[in-house]
Amino acid sequence: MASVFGKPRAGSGPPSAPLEVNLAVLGRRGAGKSALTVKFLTKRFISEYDPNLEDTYSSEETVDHQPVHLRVMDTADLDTPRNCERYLNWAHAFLVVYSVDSRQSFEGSSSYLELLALHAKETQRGYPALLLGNKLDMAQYRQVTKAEGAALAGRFGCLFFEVSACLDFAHVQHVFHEAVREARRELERSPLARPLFISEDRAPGHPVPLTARPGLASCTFNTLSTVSLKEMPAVAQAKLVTVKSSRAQSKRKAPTLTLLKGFKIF
Ligand SMILES: Nc1nc2c(ncn2[C@@H]2O[C@H](COP(=O)(O)OP(=O)(O)OP(=O)(O)O)[C@@H](O)[C@H]2O)c(=O)[nH]1
Repeated sequence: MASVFGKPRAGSGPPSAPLEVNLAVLGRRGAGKSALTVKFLTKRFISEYDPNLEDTYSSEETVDHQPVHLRVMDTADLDTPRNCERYLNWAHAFLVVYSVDSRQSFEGSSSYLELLALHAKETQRGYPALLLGNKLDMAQYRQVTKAEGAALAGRFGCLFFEVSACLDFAHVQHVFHEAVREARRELERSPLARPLFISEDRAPGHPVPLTARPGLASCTFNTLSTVSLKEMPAVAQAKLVTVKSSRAQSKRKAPTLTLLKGFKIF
């Protein structure tokens, strides 16, 4: 299929191959990262998840008539960003999630945006991020106004949406597709389009610790000029699940069983 988005991108293979996009979903515990991810992949809201599982899912999507092989990493940091290299060097775009009924989660999302901004500065590359205020259905218990969310997003130059994992699927899908569009724009701009893993063989004395703010203390990475770049290895602890086409599931021709976060979804 001829690309409707101009020249083929490095890392996306031959022109007919689907665009490959990696998205990482970040945020404090309980913000609703898993619920949003599962909603997007299955159209279902499942209320309880194992908070200690970190999964990377794979799904074939069509965004603006273009096939996209999408991988979504539903991260499971504890209360602050930890071992961030696993997603910083893997993802093409980030969804930073907070819960509109939790001021703490909003403050946590600010730490993640800060982390991404520092990473972009160090690597001299753009890392598109979308800020999501989740649990919009809980608006009566709001601790964070829409204006505050928009202001935080504006400060970091990212898109902002309020969503709910238990309401409209189309809105959740729209947000994930917006992330794909942002990633695609960045892939078209950047010559380094493939997910990269920064290896350990670095010049001594050049690591750049992200210790500027509390909460980022455990994140250390290196400038690209001093390290060699390799393809990202399999993510530790991550279980790759290929989600069968959601169309096949909705038609219910045959009971399709998919294991997500330890839940069986038919
Ligand atoms: N009312 C409401 N509850 C939600 C929504 N999204 C998630 N939840 C609930 O919030 C709780 C936490 O959701 P998770 O998806 O596990 O949050 P998480 O960010 O993945 O948290 P960790 O797995 O601990 O990192 C669960 O009880 C969900 O059912 C939402 O949009 N609305």
